[in-house]
Amino acid sequence: MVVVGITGEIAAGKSRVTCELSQRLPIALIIDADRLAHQQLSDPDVVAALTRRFGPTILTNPAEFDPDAADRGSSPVASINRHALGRLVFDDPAARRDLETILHPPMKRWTIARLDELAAAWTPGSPPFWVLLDAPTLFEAGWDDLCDLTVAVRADQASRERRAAQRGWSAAELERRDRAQWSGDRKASAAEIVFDNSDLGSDPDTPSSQQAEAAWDHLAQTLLQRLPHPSEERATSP
Ligand SMILES: CC(C)(COP(=O)(O)OP(=O)(O)OC[C@H]1O[C@@H](n2cnc3c(N)ncnc32)[C@H](O)[C@@H]1O)[C@@H](O)C(=O)NCCC(=O)NCCS
Ligand SMILES: Nc1ncnc2c1ncn2[C@@H]1O[C@H](COP(=O)(O)OP(=O)(O)OP(=O)(O)O)[C@@H](O)[C@H]1O
Repeated sequence: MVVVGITGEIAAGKSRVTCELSQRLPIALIIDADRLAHQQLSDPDVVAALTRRFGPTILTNPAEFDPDAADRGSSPVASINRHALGRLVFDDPAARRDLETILHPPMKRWTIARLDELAAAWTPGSPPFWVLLDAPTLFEAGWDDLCDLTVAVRADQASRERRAAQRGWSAAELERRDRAQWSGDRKASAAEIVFDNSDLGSDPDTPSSQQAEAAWDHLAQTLLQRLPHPSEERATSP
């Protein structure tokens, strides 16, 4: 099993690159840290801890929140309003740290358990498989210690702004979230492989989609060349 951490700035195209790689590597599984965070946000203990810290304005239906529901083993009816929580944490480093203190440990535990499960399922002699860990804050959260290889996906500012706009984010919203993360340069210097995923199309004779496909092919080949010898396959953790 080879675990590849895929990180980069917002809207650099991490998820797209992860998906393209998964189609080019023989066997690849994706762990998406953003999705993992969203799943945690519906855990009753997490809902209770976040509401204690941030107050009921982060809930979709504050009136129905029962703070003792988790203790009784039932699910709180209320759920987290991600937009409201995002408004509180992206401008406030202390609030963000508190959110991460609540969310990151269960996210990392889940990931380690999943990696152990996958490593245990692999039998010597069978083809190697890849786990692509798509995590925007891979280095900031210290998840790179789970990875055999790290890739920083980069894209120029114009590409990122265009993509963010398609998501309904202004350049100011993009900048606000950017400030909550390491810069693209810092991520690139920490990663073993840097991949430029800017919008293409400068060559008038080649459609941009063909250029992008070729770039993704090349990245997959680079990863395949890094495949460890079978004897170096990672062992299941004790
Ligand atoms: C704050 C939350 C509720 C906002 O939800 P929302 O739906 O608006 O955004 P979404 O989750 O889709 O994230 C969009 C992007 O924001 C950036 N981002 C999210 N969390 C963080 C964070 N803690 N620090 C820096 N950037 C972050 C990432 O680049 C991410 O791709 C949510 O992002 C969250 O729970 N974050 C904490 C978990 C976390 O650290 N996730 C990053 C994965 S390692
Ligand atoms: N090389 C590319 N050419 C054109 N469009 C691209 C390219 N890479 C990604 N995109 C598009 O840009 C948008 C943002 O990409 P993606 O969601 O993969 O970014 P991300 O880095 O995972 O973002 P976030 O950190 O905010 O979750 C998507 O619509 C995606 O399809």
